[in-house]
Amino acid sequence: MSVLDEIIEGVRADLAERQARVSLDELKERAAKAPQAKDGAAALRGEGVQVICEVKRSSPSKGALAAIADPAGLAADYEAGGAAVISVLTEQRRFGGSLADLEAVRARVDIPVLRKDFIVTAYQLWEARAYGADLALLIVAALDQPALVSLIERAESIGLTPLVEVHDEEEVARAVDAGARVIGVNARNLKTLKVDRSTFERVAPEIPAGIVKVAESGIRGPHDLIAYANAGADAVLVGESLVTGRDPKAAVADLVAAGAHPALRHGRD
Ligand SMILES: O=C(O)c1ccccc1NCC(=O)[C@H](O)[C@H](O)COP(=O)(O)O
Repeated sequence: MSVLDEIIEGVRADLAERQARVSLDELKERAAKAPQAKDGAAALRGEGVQVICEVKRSSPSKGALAAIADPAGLAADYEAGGAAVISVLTEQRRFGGSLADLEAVRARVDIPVLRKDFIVTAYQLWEARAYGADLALLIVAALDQPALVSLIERAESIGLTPLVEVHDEEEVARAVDAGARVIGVNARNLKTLKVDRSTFERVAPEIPAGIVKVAESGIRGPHDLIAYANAGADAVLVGESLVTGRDPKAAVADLVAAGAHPALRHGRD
């Protein structure tokens, strides 16, 4: 069984418990009372390279990263540093996250919030909206094509912007066929968990103009952002280096300043 399969097995078990406690109708009622969804795609299309900052306690590849007792406080620091979007990992078993983290972050920041999880059912999209998310991650490798198409449509219909994650050229074709407007290329191989930053420059040219291109994983600082920008990234998604650093607000500000450099504007659509 692959790491992704193992993660999804746990996600499905936790999901079954939540579904037994909270009906879909209850979730929909809660979603109706949530703040109106913000336009996640527009936030990522801003001038320069946008920075998505992640609340990430632990990971399958690295184990414990940071305790993060106050996820909303961390998100507020990210926002003050200039983040365009906050990513909240809500998977519990491997990443130490929760829907409570998502709710707390949503209540504190004004910028769009991404639910980063292993979404395999529409119920999880309703959860995302009910707890205040504006975007939701859909991982192509975790979904067959009919499920991917259906989840993208459902996400859009309830106001969520799907960030559709790919790892290779074949998955880009699937994401585009399914109607993705925002595609994230994750440099972390889900079989080996190794990060290969060259993945983005290999795969991104397959993404048609007009679709927002996000480079995910392995960004240690401004030099990695600049490399991804030169390969065509509109945005980068950063987790580990921010949660393990000493000053997340300053680290985000450094990334944002690098992303705003006029020299990076050439060659991006
Ligand atoms: O981070 C992991 O080990 C991991 C393993 C298996 C599936 C997903 C995983 N991470 C999720 C992410 O995509 C990253 O948290 C995100 O791109 C940020 O990456 P980084 O800046 O390298 O923490």
